[in-house]
Amino acid sequence: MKIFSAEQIREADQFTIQHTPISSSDLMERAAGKCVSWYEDHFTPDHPVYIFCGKGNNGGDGLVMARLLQQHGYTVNTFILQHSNNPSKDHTLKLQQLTDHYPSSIHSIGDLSDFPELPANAVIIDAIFGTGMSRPVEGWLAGIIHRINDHRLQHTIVSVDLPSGMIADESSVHFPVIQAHYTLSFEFYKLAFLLPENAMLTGEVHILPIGLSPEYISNTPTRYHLTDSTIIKTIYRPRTPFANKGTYGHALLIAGSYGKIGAAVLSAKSCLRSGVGLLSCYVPQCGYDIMQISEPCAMCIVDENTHYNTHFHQGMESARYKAIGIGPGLDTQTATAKSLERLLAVWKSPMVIDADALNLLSIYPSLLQEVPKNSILTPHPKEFERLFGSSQNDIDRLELLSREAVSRHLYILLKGRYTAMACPDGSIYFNPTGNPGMATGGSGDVLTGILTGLLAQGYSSKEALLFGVWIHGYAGDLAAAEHSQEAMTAADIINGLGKAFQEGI
Ligand SMILES: NC(=O)C1=CN([C@@H]2O[C@H](COP(=O)(O)OP(=O)(O)OC[C@H]3O[C@@H](n4cnc5c(N)ncnc54)[C@H](OP(=O)(O)O)[C@@H]3O)[C@@H](O)[C@H]2O)[C@@H](O)CC1
Ligand SMILES: Nc1ncnc2c1ncn2[C@@H]1O[C@H](COP(=O)(O)OP(=O)(O)O)[C@@H](O)[C@H]1O
Ligand SMILES: [K+]
Repeated sequence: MKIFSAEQIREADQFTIQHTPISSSDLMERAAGKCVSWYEDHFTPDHPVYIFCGKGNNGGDGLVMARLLQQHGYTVNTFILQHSNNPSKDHTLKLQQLTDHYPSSIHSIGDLSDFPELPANAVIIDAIFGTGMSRPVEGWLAGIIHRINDHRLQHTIVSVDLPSGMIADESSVHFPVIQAHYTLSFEFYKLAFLLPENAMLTGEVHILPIGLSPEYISNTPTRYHLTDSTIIKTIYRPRTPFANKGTYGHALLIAGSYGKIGAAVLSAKSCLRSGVGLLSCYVPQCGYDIMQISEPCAMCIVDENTHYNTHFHQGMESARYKAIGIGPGLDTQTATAKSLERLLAVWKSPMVIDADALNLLSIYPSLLQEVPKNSILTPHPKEFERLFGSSQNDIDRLELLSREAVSRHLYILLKGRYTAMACPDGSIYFNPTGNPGMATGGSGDVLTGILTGLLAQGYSSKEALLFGVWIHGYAGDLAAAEHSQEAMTAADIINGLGKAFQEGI
């Protein structure tokens, strides 16, 4: 699914109005009608509805909702915030229609003192500002937003299109923004919904299709995408009937150190469960028995050192692996760094680089220059900051992520609720699968195994990244469904992979 900027969303509205037989007024009726249908599925008429409207088209949506809900038997109080003397054309039209039918339901707010008392069972609808928001809200308007937020614990807040005050495609951090329980957004996710800094503002997001022009949507390029099953279906390649294990590649996982052989085991298991043809694991001596017993399907190569890996570069000039994954539980010993340096000097195909291998790149930044093009780096936010520095806000961090991916010709993901995946062509994909149950030690090691397994099978770096992160999150969702978010472990994600390949594509 494409994620458009506020400007592109306005263009999509205009294009739809010009090229399909619908007027802007009717498009607003349709949008508000979708919100009303959603609302009726969630709230009965026993709850009085308090709708706060701005004077742009977001407010226009609120005015249409006020009329439709009253037609459907709801008690509605509509409050128009007098922040401007220039209401939009459709706002004026919809206000007239509401006035014609329900004049006594309309009130005006020109100051904080006009804010109404809300009955205990009221529901608040926020239709103050939508995609037209271009700067922080200030003065008494900011006071209204804070006042609505003060009601958050007692009253449900439903925002139309965007929580008011939030800017669709910029950072609104530290701005006054409505803290919604639900956001009913038209046609597209907004970039702002995917940023961790806005986690407490949107509540549950529901995307309501309003029939914007498919022609505009498919012909308009955008940098940002949300991965969905349509994209994943185009990537997935079923196994062929005459395949043998050579068809699906030989992967090498370099992982583990004393006390962290579990990380290597988790990566190995998930790599095998992702369809790799053959897997070798390079571990220190202390990992040999553990690995062989835990995962008999993997072969083992053992370092000369007992506690950590020091010589994995040896013989790699002529090695025939289809993919290498390095990092889980690796430790950051100097001898390990030296071996990584020598590996990078001879290994020129894309690798998956995670965890302590990323930490080594941040300790020895010159190594970062040597990472093969099209490799996949998988930092969590802390590892990302160690590698590339800190940022003022999440939009700046996305820019930094993308700049590094483009200039270094790497695929870099930034883990989180919506893992962001930056590609060398400047595009950024967000992954929607996964849940907070995956915030548990070892989840990232499982991802490294999956990505390495997919790369070894011949998926391109971009395909392996989008597909791997999707299936990892999907398996995590299955694990949470079976065990609960609290009780699930990283091992349960691996156990979910079978069903995820069957159902999640
Ligand atoms: N087009 C369509 O067909 C459809 C559009 N739809 C709906 O339209 C919404 C977009 O409407 P929009 O473009 O009118 O912008 P909107 O969010 O109402 O804000 C504009 C108002 O806010 C004001 N304002 C802005 N910043 C401010 C600030 N910091 N502080 C104070 N004021 C500020 C600005 O005033 P000004 O900047 O001119 O002073 C202006 O009055 C979209 O989110 C969706 O809900 C749907 O019905 C589907 C069909
Ligand atoms: N709240 C969440 N929602 C979705 N996915 C999550 C959430 N928390 C963690 N994850 C996923 O779990 C994985 C955690 O990785 P990481 O922090 O590297 O774990 P570890 O280092 O313990 O292996 C990432 O892929 C991340 O996207
Ligand atoms: K709104």
